[in-house]
Amino acid sequence: MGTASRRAAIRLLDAVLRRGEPLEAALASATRALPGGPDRGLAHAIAAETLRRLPDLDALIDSATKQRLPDDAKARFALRIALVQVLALGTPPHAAISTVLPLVDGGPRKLVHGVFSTITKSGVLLPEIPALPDATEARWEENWGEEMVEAAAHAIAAPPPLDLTLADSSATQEWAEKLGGVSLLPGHVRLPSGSAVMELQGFDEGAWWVQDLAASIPARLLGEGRGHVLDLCAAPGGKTLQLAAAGWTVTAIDQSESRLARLSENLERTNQSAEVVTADLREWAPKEPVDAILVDAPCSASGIFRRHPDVLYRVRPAIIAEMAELQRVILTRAADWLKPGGTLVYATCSLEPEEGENQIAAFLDQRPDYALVPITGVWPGITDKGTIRTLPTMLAKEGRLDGFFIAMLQRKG
Ligand SMILES: C[S@@+](CC[C@H](N)C(=O)[O-])C[C@H]1O[C@@H](n2cnc3c(N)ncnc32)[C@H](O)[C@@H]1O
Repeated sequence: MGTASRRAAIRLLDAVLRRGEPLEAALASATRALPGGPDRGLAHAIAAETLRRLPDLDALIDSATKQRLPDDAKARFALRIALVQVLALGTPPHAAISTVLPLVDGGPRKLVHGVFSTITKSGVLLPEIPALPDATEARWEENWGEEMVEAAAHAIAAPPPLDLTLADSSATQEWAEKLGGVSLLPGHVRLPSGSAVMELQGFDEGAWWVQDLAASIPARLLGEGRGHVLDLCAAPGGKTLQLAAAGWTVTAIDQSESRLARLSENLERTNQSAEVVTADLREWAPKEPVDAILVDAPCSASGIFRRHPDVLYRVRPAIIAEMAELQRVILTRAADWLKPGGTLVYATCSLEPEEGENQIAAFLDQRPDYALVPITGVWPGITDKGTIRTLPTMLAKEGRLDGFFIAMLQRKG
C-alpha cells in the first residue's frame, strides 16, 4: 500500500476542507482508483486521523516553516498526512515520507522533506489531548461551556467504544457476558473500540445491531408496540429495528435508496419486518393518521464527531441554518400525520441548539395542538424541561456518549 492510498487521503481531505463534503460521501469517488479494501481503509484512516489532529498538525508545521504555508497549499496537505502517520498512526518515518514525496514531485518536494525531517527528528509528539478547530470550540463553548469543550477534546483523543442494541432486552446480562462487554441500560452492551463487528457472536443470527447508546434512546421512549408507527428519516435503520423488535407495525421512510438498501439488509439479518418506502418527506404523506411518529431528522451530525471528525470542519452557521430549515419542514408536515393522543419523538444527533432545543421551542409556539411530554426514567441527559440533551461530558468513565437532542411530544386529544 503506497502512494496511491496517500493520494486518495489528500483527495478526501480536500473534499472535506475545501468543498465541505462529508468524509463518508467523498469516500467512493476519492478511492475509486485504489485496488482493494485495505488500501481504501488506509486512505480513510489517514484522512480521518488527520481531521482529528488537524489544529495540532498545523501548529507543528507552522513551527517549522519560516513563511506560513497557505491553508490550501499542496505542501501543507502532504505534510499533514506524512506527519499524522508517524505521530498518530505508528508508521515508520521512512515509509511515511517516501510514499508522500511523489505527491509533490515537480513542486515543493524539498520543502516538504525538510519540514518533515525537522519535525520528526526533533522528537516532538502531538499533545495528548487534541485541540479543536477554533470556530467549533468557540461555538460549543458559547452553547455548552468550557467543561463540554474539554470533554469533546478528550472524546476525540480516544476511539469511541462499540455500542450494541439487543433485539431481546430480557437477555441483556447473558449477552454482556457472552460478548465480554458492559451494559449501561437494559438491551444495551458496550464493547471496547475496534471490536470486529462481523466476527462477534450473535451477528449472523441478528441478535443485536450496532447503535450508539444515545442514538438508542429515541425509539426506546416509544415503548412497547401500540399500533402503527412512522419511522421518518429511517435509514440505515437502527431505530426501525428497535421499533419492530418492540412490536410496532413500522413504516420506514427515507429518501436515500442506498441507505434504505442497508436498512433492508439489517431487517433481514435481524429477522424483523417493516414496510420500507423511498420518498422525500417534503412531498410524501401517509394515507391515514398513525399512532406514533419518530422523526430522526437529518442534521449537521455534529454530535457524532467522534466517528465523523469531518463535522468539526464542515459544520458552520450556514449549514446549521439549512439543516434547521429542513427539520422544520419535515417536523411540521409530520405533525399533521399523528392521531390525537399519539406520541411524536423528535431527535437529532447534533450539538447545535438550533437543531434541537430551539427547533422544538419554535414548533410548540406554532402548534398549540401539541404539548411537550416531560421525559422521565433512567435515561442520561434529562434536562429541567424534560427533554434529553446528551453531551460528551456524560458517562466519561464508561466511554462517553454522542451528542443528541431528544424531545417527546403529544398531540392533544
Ligand atoms: C439521522 S439519519 C437517520 C438515521 C436512522 N434513523 C437510523 O436510526 O439508522 C437522517 C436520514 O434522513 C434522510 N433524509 C434527509 N432528507 C430527507 C428527506 N427530505 N426525505 C426523506 N429522508 C431524508 C437521510 O437520507 C438520512 O438517512
